[in-house]
Amino acid sequence: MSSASPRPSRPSSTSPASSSSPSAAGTPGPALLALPAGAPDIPPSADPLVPLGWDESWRQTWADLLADAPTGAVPGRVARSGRGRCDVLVATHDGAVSVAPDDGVVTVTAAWAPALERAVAADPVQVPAAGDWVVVVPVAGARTGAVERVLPRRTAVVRAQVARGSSYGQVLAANADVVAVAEGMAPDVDLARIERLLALAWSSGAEPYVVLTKADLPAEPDVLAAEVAEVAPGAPVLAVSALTGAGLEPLRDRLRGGATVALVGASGAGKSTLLNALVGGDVMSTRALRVDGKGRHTTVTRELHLVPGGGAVLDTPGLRTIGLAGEEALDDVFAEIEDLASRCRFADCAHRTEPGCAVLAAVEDGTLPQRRLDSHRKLLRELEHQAARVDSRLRAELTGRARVQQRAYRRYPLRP
Ligand SMILES: Nc1nc2c(ncn2[C@@H]2O[C@H](COP(=O)(O)OP(=O)(O)OP(=O)(O)O)[C@@H](O)[C@H]2O)c(=O)[nH]1
Ligand SMILES: [Zn+2]
Repeated sequence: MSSASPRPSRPSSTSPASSSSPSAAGTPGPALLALPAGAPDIPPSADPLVPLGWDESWRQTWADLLADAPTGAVPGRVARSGRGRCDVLVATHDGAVSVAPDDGVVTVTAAWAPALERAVAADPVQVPAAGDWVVVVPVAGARTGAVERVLPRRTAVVRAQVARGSSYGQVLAANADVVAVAEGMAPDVDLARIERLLALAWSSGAEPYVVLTKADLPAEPDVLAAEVAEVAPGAPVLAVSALTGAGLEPLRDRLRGGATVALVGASGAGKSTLLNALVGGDVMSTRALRVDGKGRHTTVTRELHLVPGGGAVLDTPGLRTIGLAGEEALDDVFAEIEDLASRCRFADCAHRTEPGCAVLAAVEDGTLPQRRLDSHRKLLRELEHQAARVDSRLRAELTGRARVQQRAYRRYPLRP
C-alpha cells in the first residue's frame, strides 16, 4: 500500500526490533519510546538512514538539536505530507519502532506537535514537505508519533503561491541534491518550458539536470538533446527512455551515492514512468493516483520514493502553472546572456535600443537566438511582477541568502 515503504531488497543492517524490544509488535500503546538522550551510537556505515541521504552534516545538525529535543526524539525523513500530519521514514535501530521492521527503515504516520503547529502558523514555509528531515517522536509499537520540527533545509523547490491577498512559498520538494527537469522528446520539446523549470531548479539550490524522456520516439534524439543543451548552460542534459532504460545511468549513479533526485515537469512529461524505471516497480499504481475526467492517471501528491540500491526520488505533480520567484536564478538559466550583458556599453543596458549593446549584436550576428532573448525577457517580466507580491522573507528562502527566522521554535531553538 505504501510506495514509500521500506526498500525491499536491502539487507538488514540492524537487528530486528521486534525480537529484542520490550515494546514488541502487537502491543501498540501510547507510551513514548525511552531512547537515551544522546545521539544513538550507530556507526555511519550501518545507519539505515544513510541510503536515504543522512550524512555527516545532517548528523551534526541533529546533534546540535538533540539536547533540547523531547525524550524519544529520532530523525526521520518525510515521505508524504498532508495538513496536520505526515508519513515519516525512521530507522528501526535500538528497537525504536517495533512494528514489522524488515530492512531498518519503517514508515510512521506522525501528527504535527504543538511546536510545529506554532511554527507553521508563523511561517507557512515551515509546513513539512516531502524530502524534509524532521524531529519525530514515534509511539512504540504503533507506527504513529508526533513531528516536532523541520530541520533547516539545504535545498527547496519552492513555488510562489498567492492566497487571500498574501503570498507565501509552498515547498514542493525539500533537500533534493538534483532537480531534474523532465520534458518529453515527443510530441515536441518546449524550450521555453524547460527554461522556466530550470529557473525553478536553479533557485532551489540543488544541481539542475534536464532529463529528456521518451528518447525512443524521435528519429534523432541526439540532435534534439544537443539543441536543448544550448538552452541549458551549466546543466547536464540526458536523453532517456524509460521503456528501454537507455540514458538512465547518470541518474542511477547519483542515486547509488545516496542522492535525492526531484522530478519536475509538465503533466505528461513522463515523470511517473521515469520514477518507476528508477525505483523499479509500478509505484504509482497503488497510490498518489487520480483518475481524472478523461480517465487518465495523474499524479496528485508529492512523495519521496526510496530506490532499492540507495537514494530517493521525489515526485512532484504535473505543474501547469508555477509562480516563479527568485530573479537571481535567471542569471544561471541564461548564463550566456548574462555574459554578453557584461560587455554592453552601459552597465544598466536593457538590451532594447541602446547603442553598444552586446546582446543585440549577438542576436544580429546570429550567435544568440532571438527566441532565447524573448524567453529571457518574458521570465524576467514575470519575476519582477512576482517579486512585487512575494514578501522578502520568501525571497530570502528562495535565494538561500538567509535562514528563515525560527522564532516559533522557542522550545528548543536551533543553535547556529
Ligand atoms: N515511448 C515512451 N513513452 C513514454 C516514456 N515515458 C513515458 N511515456 C509515456 O508518456 C505518457 C505520460 O507519462 P507519465 O509518466 O504518466 O507522465 P507524468 O509526467 O507522470 O504525468 P503526470 O502524472 O500527469 O504529471 C504515458 O503514456 C507514458 O507511457 C518513454 O520513455 N518512452
Ligand atoms: Zn545590452
